[in-house]
Amino acid sequence: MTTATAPAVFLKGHGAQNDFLLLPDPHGCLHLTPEDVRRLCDRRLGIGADGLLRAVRCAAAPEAAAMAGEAGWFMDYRNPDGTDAQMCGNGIRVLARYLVDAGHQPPGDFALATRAGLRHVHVRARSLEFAGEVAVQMGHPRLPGPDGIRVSAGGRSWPALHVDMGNPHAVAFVDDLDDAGDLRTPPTVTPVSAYPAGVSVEFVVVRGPRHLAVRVHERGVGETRACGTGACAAVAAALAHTGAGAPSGAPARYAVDLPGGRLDVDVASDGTMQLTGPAAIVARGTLNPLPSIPGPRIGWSPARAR
Ligand SMILES: N[C@@H](CCC[C@H](N)C(=O)O)C(=O)O
Repeated sequence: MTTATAPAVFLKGHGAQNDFLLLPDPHGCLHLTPEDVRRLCDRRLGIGADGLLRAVRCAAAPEAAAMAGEAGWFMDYRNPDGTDAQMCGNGIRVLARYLVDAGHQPPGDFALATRAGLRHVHVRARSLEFAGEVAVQMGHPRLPGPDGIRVSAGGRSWPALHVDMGNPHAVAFVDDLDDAGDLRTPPTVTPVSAYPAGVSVEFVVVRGPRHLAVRVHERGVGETRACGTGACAAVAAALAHTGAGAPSGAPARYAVDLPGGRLDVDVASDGTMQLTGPAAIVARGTLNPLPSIPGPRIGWSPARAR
């Protein structure tokens, strides 16, 4: 490992305004400390993002080597507080968009590796009519989990449902999205022992048949303008809430409105979910040699970067 002597390429993208800093690292040369991630995701000290996606070939990522036969690339997802997470529904769609745009993957269906396992994405080629939605198979939500969960925010408290989408969620149904307050203070989730590694919280209003409105306070981030796993967790909780989630249920599309836009969640008859929505790359640049930003020092081998 060498310390930064040449600029590292970065891209900035978003999915429904859930924004990400994407660092292409095909050969696994970037060694990011939690402090590097905090600085780069800081909206004043760094570039700013709701999360960092390191795009590394599976063969060069020890965590993903076992999936190298089925997927070419691994999403090393980091929260802006420096922690990592198992899965990110918007991040993986942005990563897929990048891989197709950069010519690393042909458009169509392909698999990506995550800490939650393999996920299959579908990226259509761009055309005049098609601006760039990306879909991802999110798998089966897992609901049995800690009982008696309560969420408190904005001076109020609600019972919540645990949903595991690869990463953990606690979903509360509220009368009005404003009931959760400004969410600058993180919601409290009890019992605290239920989530030793933290949990994302969804506040959900049922707008109509197969139509939800959701705010999300993400673990390791704060309130974001959209969350893909959170949208799926909200749909899974709504299905459980109304009893409509029987395994033999007919396939259905749910519209989930978030502050950053709409995400569609298709529920198949076996209960598996597909998440679809916008995914865009908006900028590309180079990081200055990192000692110029006080703090981050990233191990970087320029000769192997692409
Ligand atoms: N924004 C993501 C979720 C990212 C991970 C989350 N902060 C966690 O810690 O689990 C999404 O779109 O799913």
